[in-house]
Amino acid sequence: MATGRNHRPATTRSRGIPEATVARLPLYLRALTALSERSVPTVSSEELAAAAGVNSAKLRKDFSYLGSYGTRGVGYDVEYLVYQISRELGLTQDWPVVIVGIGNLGAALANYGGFASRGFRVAALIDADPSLTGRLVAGIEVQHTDGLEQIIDESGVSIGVIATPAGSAQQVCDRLVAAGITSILNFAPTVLSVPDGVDVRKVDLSIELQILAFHEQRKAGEEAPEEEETAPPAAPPAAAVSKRPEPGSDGDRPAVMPA
Ligand SMILES: NC(=O)c1ccc[n+]([C@@H]2O[C@H](COP(=O)([O-])OP(=O)(O)OC[C@H]3O[C@@H](n4cnc5c(N)ncnc54)[C@H](O)[C@@H]3O)[C@@H](O)[C@H]2O)c1
Repeated sequence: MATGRNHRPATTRSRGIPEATVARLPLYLRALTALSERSVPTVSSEELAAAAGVNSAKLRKDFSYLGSYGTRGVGYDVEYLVYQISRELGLTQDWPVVIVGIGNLGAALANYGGFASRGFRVAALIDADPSLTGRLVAGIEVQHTDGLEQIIDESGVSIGVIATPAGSAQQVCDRLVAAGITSILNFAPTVLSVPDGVDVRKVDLSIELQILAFHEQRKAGEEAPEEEETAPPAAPPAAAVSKRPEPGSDGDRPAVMPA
């Protein structure tokens, strides 16, 4: 039996829960919250797995890391699981968030009500454009980047969201880290380098679209009538070709979607 260290899944620093399990916890939580809103008291692992889009054996394994095994014939207690997963994800406390770069995306994020309802309170909005300073976005005053360190210090923020053009993202990241931020959500299409102890999550909708384009292309290939197989190969769809700019270039546009 393979018990060597190399076969162990990557785990979180705190309680040895595999990272892959942590990544699925928000999916379970979203499905459970929907059940809770419909006042559903219990749910079977199969039902919950289907609602979360996860294999049920994987779900049971994931929940075993939380010490939650459900009751045979009854299933899992929805409210208790919501509490357990929220606690595990650190959502039973308020997480103040700073958004840097209040353009189209930053303003949309600031206005998104779903953050606050999940415990992420937008505590500060920062932008380098002086014409935005003092402007109200989602009821919060935009502040200038000159005061970034002081704003972070005073607002007790622990999570930074970067929504600046790619060319500014590393510099913004460096300042956030120097100011004490240890978790960054990066929307800019560039790879950030950070010191040990700082977690970066990257969101890139264009990558998701490229993956969908890949599947669409495969589906089209599977459905194509036989005679088409002899036709000359078509030019690859635009989304399959990486147009992503090199980090440091002026590219602040995702490969597929206009920024
Ligand atoms: N991840 C995704 O799926 C996704 C989707 C859309 C856009 N984006 C990216 O998000 C970023 C923002 O897009 P947008 O459409 O909102 O752009 P935008 O031009 O509307 O907004 C960018 C804002 O950043 C500010 N800014 C520039 N340099 C700064 C700095 N050093 N410090 C603080 N603020 C600074 C600008 O003043 C501007 O207000 C871009 O990098 C874009 O490519 C990502």
